[in-house]
Amino acid sequence: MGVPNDEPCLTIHGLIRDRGPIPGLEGKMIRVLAGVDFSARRGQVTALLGANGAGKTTTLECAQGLQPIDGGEVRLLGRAPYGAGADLRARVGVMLQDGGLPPSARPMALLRHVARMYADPRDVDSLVDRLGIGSFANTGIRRLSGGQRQRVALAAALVGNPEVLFLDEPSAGLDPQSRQIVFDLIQELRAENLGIILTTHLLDDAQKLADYVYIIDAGRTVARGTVAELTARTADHPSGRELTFEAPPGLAVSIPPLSHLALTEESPGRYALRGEFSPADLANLAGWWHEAGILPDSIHMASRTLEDVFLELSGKEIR
Ligand SMILES: Nc1ncnc2c1ncn2[C@@H]1O[C@H](COP(=O)(O)OP(=O)(O)OP(=O)(O)O)[C@@H](O)[C@H]1O
Repeated sequence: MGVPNDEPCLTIHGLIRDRGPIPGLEGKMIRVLAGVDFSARRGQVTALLGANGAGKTTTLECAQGLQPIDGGEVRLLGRAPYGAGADLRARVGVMLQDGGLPPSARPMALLRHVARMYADPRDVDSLVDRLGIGSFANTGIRRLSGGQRQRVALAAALVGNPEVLFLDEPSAGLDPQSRQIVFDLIQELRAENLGIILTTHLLDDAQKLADYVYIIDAGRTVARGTVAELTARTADHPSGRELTFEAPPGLAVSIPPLSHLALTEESPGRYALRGEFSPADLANLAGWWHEAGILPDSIHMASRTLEDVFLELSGKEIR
């Protein structure tokens, strides 16, 4: 039995969750989630973003059936997850931020043990190989670095061959090589039609990986859309584009034909040009590079980033 492929693998409507009684608040209850809407499809990465305390963890725990709900509706693979049996849990993989791994276990033995609990597990050796775990497969988990533990936690979440995968800050603590391995694997899993739900504070990760993004604030969904939709210029946000490029440091930052745009060297060798661009401006910029014999190491042009949108929606103050 399964959910048809075009049905969302997770839907959340108007989710309400109260916690308490809180001793510091005269034993009152607090409404942690006051109307979260969220939906994730197979073959997509759906990101859930929010500032500290916005309600991401609570939303995910309700979605995974780890907490009951006080209102609204949650369906995971077509079922209410709270109180659902082991058969639903077996179809869902969860990678927690702190790994949640037993410190005295060794990765290989742990993964083999977990694999034996599932009817149709993934091949442990190829997962170990794919995630570069081999060199520390027999080292106790308490002796592993944070990044090594992250990779073991991802392998443990995948070994049961889940249909839905929850990833909480999957690239936290990873060096650039490991981050790339994990990102590539996430893309492969998406191509295998898993529904992937990603929470992260790294908006760059979300921008790179997510097909669809939900932003929650103070326990409510405040924005949703593809990265392109969320960052598009709108009547409310007519802000100009930004072009960044990397080139040798210390270049003159005044280019007469581009004087209506602000060109700054933001850090040595990293330049930003902001304002209302016309195609002619790009031609003039390329002409300047040509005359100065500059071949930029990178060029990037974008309208608003996900980070800009996030800060607009959830405010700039720290929670
Ligand atoms: N068991 C609880 N009792 C009281 N308050 C709680 C409880 N669990 C969560 N909260 C409160 O609910 C709010 C949402 O918490 P939650 O952990 O879901 O946020 P989050 O978005 O995951 O935050 P972070 O990014 O910091 O992990 C916070 O204000 C938190 O203090």
